[in-house]
Amino acid sequence: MDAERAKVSELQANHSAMAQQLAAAKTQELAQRQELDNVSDEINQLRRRHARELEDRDDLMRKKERDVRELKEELRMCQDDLERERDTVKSLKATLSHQSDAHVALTAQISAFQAQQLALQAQLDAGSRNGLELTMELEAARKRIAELEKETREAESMRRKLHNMVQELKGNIRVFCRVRPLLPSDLPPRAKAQIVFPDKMDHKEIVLSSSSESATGQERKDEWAFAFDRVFEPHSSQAEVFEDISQLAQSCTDGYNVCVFAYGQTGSGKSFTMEGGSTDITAGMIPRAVEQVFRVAEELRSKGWEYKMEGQFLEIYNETINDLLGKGEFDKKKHEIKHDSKTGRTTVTDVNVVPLATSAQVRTLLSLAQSRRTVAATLMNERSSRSHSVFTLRIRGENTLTGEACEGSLNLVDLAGSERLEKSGAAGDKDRLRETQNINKSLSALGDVIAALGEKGEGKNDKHIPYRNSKLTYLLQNSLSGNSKTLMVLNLSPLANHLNESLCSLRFATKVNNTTIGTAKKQTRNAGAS
Ligand SMILES: Nc1ncnc2c1ncn2[C@@H]1O[C@H](COP(=O)(O)OP(=O)(O)OP(=O)(O)O)[C@@H](O)[C@H]1O
Repeated sequence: MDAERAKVSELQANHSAMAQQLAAAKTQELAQRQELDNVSDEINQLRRRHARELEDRDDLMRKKERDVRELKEELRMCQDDLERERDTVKSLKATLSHQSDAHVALTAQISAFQAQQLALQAQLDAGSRNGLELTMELEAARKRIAELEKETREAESMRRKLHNMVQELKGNIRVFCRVRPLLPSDLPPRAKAQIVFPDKMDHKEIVLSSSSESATGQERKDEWAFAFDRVFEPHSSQAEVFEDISQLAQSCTDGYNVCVFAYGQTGSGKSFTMEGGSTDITAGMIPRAVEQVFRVAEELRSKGWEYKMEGQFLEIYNETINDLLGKGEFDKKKHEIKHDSKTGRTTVTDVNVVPLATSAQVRTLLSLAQSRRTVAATLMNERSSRSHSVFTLRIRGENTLTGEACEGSLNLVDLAGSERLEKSGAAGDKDRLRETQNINKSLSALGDVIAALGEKGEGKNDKHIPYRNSKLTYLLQNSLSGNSKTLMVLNLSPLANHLNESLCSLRFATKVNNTTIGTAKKQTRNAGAS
């Protein structure tokens, strides 16, 4: 029993130990369970975190893939850019190589310029050393120029005085005689007159002759010799005739009044002499004189002279004045001649006075006058032969340096045909008779005025000058008297059947040629007649 009790006790002891162990094991199990829960929580958490991380990584992966795609696109674009840049670089390289060639050339040029600059600098240095000397020399030269300019002005005044003296010594009235050449229209049956020019040195003589049979059958030879300031043979050119007139034309820029008349019978060459043809060679005295005046005025500009010119062109037909530059009908308007005794200026009422700046303008003006005359000529035959035309160029000059002033005029007159009454065939025609009487009246008035001026010049100071006897002389009153210079160009026909007319003209011209205006005496031989 005891053994049993001991056994029961032992069993109880075991049981209690085992119960304790069980409780301990339970506690341990609880703790382990707790721990297991904790671990599984932790695992869950880890799982969740892992899943999140996986998601994040997938996102990242996708993003990376997108980035890769974008980068690839960028790379392609960059490659394209690169290709383009390569091309650019290639062309830039070519340009560069070209530029570098140019650069080399420029560098060489720059070096050359630098060398030049150095040389110039050296010269400049040398020059500036001489600068002071040069400034002094320049100052001296300036003074000399001023002196020379003064001397030139004085010389110009002296030239004017001497020019006038020469003109006076040559005579204030001069006569030239010009025989026109035979024209194809003159050829047979018209015979050539016997005209010779014996003075081959000075060209001052002309001799006309004619042979006829007397009633007794004897041959009779008549000879008429005349001398003038200059005789021009038929072959003389317009330029040769002008050579002797040019000095005279120049006088008007010095303040003188100049008159040039063309006198002679119809068809003797007056218009050819005064107006001439349309070419430079055939241009007559009017365009040449005007050009000369403009040329001289231009030359005198450097000596301080400023000139103003104006022109008028009149026609005197049957003692009536017409304006060749006007617009109205001929012979309708009444024009009056006015003389201003204070200024010595002559004006004609209601006529066009055109300011002239160039000689070309004068040519236009002449052709305008010519066309007006041509129109009028259709109304009345040969009007230009039966009227006087007077071209006037007025010149006013002022010297801005010396304060001098002068005023002159150049009158170029184409006179009406001088044929006698019976020759003109006018006797039976009333209008023609009136025309011829008027022409004769004005031409003889011109002769009388010139003769009276001559007598006055020879001391008869109270001599009356009959300017008012014709429109022509009244118009030219101020240009014929006093400080004026007159030239008459006597035009002659070379034809035998014009001999008597030629002799009349030569006698008229001789009367003019023997005249002296003012104090100067002419240095020509006396003209003779048969
Ligand atoms: N020196 C010359 N050389 C060449 N031809 C000339 C010369 N002189 C005149 N003539 C010619 O003679 C002709 C008559 O000349 P012009 O008309 O000049 O005479 P005119 O005296 O003016 O006559 P009108 O009184 O009828 O006007 C014209 O054909 C002209 O061309």
